[in-house]
Parts: sequence; C-alpha cells; structure tokens
Amino acid sequence: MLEDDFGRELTGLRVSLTDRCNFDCVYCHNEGLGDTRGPMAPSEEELSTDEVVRVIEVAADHGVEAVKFTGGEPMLRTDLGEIVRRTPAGVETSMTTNGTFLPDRAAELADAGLERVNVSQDALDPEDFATLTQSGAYDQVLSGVEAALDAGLAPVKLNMVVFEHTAGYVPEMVEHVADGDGLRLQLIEYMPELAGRPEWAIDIDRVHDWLAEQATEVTAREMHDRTRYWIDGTPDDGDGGLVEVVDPVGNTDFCENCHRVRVTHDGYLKGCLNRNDDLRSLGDRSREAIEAALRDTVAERVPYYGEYLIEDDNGEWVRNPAYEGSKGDRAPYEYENDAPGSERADDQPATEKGGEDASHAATDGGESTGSVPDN
Ligand SMILES: Nc1nc2c(ncn2[C@@H]2O[C@H](COP(=O)(O)OP(=O)(O)OP(=O)(O)O)[C@@H](O)[C@H]2O)c(=O)[nH]1
Ligand SMILES: C[S@@+](CC[C@H](N)C(=O)[O-])C[C@H]1O[C@@H](n2cnc3c(N)ncnc32)[C@H](O)[C@@H]1O
Ligand code: SF4
Ligand code: SF4
Repeated sequence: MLEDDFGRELTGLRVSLTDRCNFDCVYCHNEGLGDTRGPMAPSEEELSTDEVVRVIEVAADHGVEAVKFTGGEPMLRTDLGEIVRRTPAGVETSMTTNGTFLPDRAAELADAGLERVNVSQDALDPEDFATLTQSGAYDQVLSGVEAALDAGLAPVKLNMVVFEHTAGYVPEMVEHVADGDGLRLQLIEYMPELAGRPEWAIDIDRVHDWLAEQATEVTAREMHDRTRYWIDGTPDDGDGGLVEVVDPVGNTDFCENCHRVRVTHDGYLKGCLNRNDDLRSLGDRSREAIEAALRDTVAERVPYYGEYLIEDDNGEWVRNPAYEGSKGDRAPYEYENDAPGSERADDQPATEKGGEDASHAATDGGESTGSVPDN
C-alpha cells in the first residue's frame, strides 16, 4: 500500500471520466478541473476505456480498495458499464452523478457491478432546482433516484451543496431521507476555493448544531472524520435516516484523513481537489508510466489545510512558502466565469472563512461504528 509523508495510506481513487456535463450548476467546482463543457461529443483527450481500466488496475495492485466515478457527468460516457465490469474484483465501485441518465441505465450499471450511487439534488422545488442547475431535469432526477433504488444501488446518497441558495431546504431534505428507505443525505459545505463566490458560503457549524438537536445518535466516519447524524434510528437498528456532513473548508481533520488521489479525464493524477500545481502526467499511459506517476503523486501529496495552506497571525489561510515553487506537468485548469477578484488555490489561496476552523459538533467518541461499513 502506498503512503504519503503524513501517514495517509492511499485507499481510494476518484476518476473524472469527462469534463462534459448536461447541467451547468452555478456552484460547480468540477472536481478541480475548471469549467465543465456542454454535453457535446467527447474530446480526443479523454482517457480511453482501456486506459481508465489500466489506471484502476494499477491502483488496485497498490492496495486501492474503492473507486469513485465522477466528472463532469460520468454517465455521458457510454462505456461506463464496460469500465465498471472490467474493474478488478474486490474494488468497491460507486458513482457520483446528476442522475438524469439513471432512469434508462441504472439497471445496466448494477448488472455490470456498480455497487452504489450518489445523486446530486440540491432542492425539493423544481424551480429552484432549475435555477441552481440551469436545467429543467428535476423530474428526471427524481426518477433517476427511484431507478437507482429499484436497481439495488444502495445506499443511494443524495448530495446537497449547502450554501446561501439552498440552506433553507436542509430541514425538508433531512425529513425526506428520515424514513431510512434506502436514501441517505450528504450535506456538502459549499467550497469556494476553486469555484469562487466566497460570499455564498454559510456557517456550516450552524448546520451541525441543528442536526445534533435532531439526531438520536452521532458518529464519525473514518473517511475524512466526517460527522454522521442518525435521525429516528441508530447505526445498530438500521432504521431511520443517515445524514452526513461533508465539511472540508478550513478543516484540518478532514485533510488529515484524506486517502484518495484523483484521475483527470485528460490523463493526469491530482493529489488534492483544491490544487492545480501538482498535476502529474500519466505519460504514454502504459502500466509503467501509470505506476511511476502514482508513486510520485502519493509521495508528494500533502494535507491542503494545515500544510499546503497554513494560518497566518491573523488566522487567515495562506500558502505555505515551502510550496510556492510547485509546478505540475500541465497548466492549471481554468474557470472562465469566475467572479473577478475571487480567490483561487493556484493564485491567492485564502478562503473567506479564514482561520475559522469548522469545529465539529459533539460526536460519540470519533470512531466509526463497527456495525456499518465506511461508505
Ligand atoms: N475538499 C474535498 N472535498 C471533498 C472530498 N471528497 C468529497 N468532497 C466533496 O464532496 C463532494 C461529493 O463527493 P462524492 O463524489 O459524493 O463522494 P464522497 O462523499 O466523497 O464519497 P462517498 O460518501 O464514499 O460516496 C465532492 O464533490 C466535494 O465537493 C475531498 O477529498 N476533499
Ligand atoms: C462536480 S460533481 C460531478 C458529478 C456529477 N456531475 C454530479 O453533479 O453529481 C460532484 C459533486 O460535487 C459537488 N460540488 C460541485 N461544486 C461544488 C462546490 N463548489 N462546493 C461543494 N460541492 C460541490 C456537486 O454537488 C456534486 O455532488
Ligand atoms: S451536474 Fe455535476 S459536473 Fe455538472 S455542473 Fe452540476 S455539479 Fe458540475
Ligand atoms: S487534502 Fe484536503 S482539500 Fe485536498 S482533497 Fe484531501 S481532503 Fe480535500
């Protein structure tokens, strides 16, 4: 198993299969890969089916246990089923999707071996949904969630980005998953680091506080030390709803427990979502080149908050001078519609939250419960 200098073993691979997308969400960080493109034909640069499978195989040989397919919209790849089918046995496969193509393809993907899905759903109102995603596909997404549940892609996690525009929907979304019928909710703190618009961020601690009041039990997930709130049930009885808060902004615990490397659609490894100065080429995409790039990426990856960024005397996050000369194998991905003057990891890395570390709500001791797997 590969391990970085901070004792973080590599267990997960996140594969961005494409930078194309049929939505245009107002907040999209596109997993750190610049603006998404429309749902047009694939570009020449996208990794081929064989290349994606080869990267996963090499990662699996080095102890990677789980692969997440993401993007852009991963379901725009027509070879997704084949990629899943060819993923080595023993590697957990999951996907994060906007859900629009699930009605037609959930069963096919489940048959291919996909284990579970996360579906982005930020609002329970078609008009607000349309404003946020710049699409009119609300009903299709709801059908997609149903199709995923019917196909046994469980648990189906609903991903909701919590920011100024959506915070009011949190109670409704929690209620929506509270009956525990196969649905879970991930409340994702809005990340302004790459997407810009720090003024959209809300205080995630208030969400933690509110959830702590609703919860029958609070636990922590090993991955990222994420806090989980069990609503109307417990991890042991399996009933009720599970709400997880994904709160990476300014959170050093999150980064200390980060065990994943990213693969970009155009053939680079990326050690951290927020960094664009560590992109490492997969070279000729042979096994040897992939293995060398993987080793180098892990050797050089560092926690973003607490190491790449450090707090200055005013509690602001600033780039650690040790990384000032960092340069990847390709130019940083760009966000064209970035608000002028907004802050970027590859330029001016401070976030609006400054030194305000996201202190977690009380947990029951910080260990994952043995009764549920870490997913
Ligand atoms: N900064 C940061 N944000 C992350 C990281 N992992 C997930 N996120 C945020 O959470 C969003 C949703 O992640 P998902 O693709 O649903 O996957 P996940 O929640 O990490 O994984 P599972 O719960 O195991 O399915 C990402 O797009 C990011 O905004 C991470 O390692 N670092
Ligand atoms: C980039 S999308 C790619 C997969 C797929 N297109 C989807 O939307 O699920 C992955 C996840 O990132 C989340 N996301 C995008 N931009 C974000 C931001 N600025 N802050 C927090 N989460 C964000 C989305 O809500 C989605 O759940
Ligand atoms: S659906 Fe996903 S990739 Fe597409 S714009 Fe929205 S968040 Fe970004
Ligand atoms: S180091 Fe931190 S910011 Fe970077 S990917 Fe890991 S958890 Fe996210």
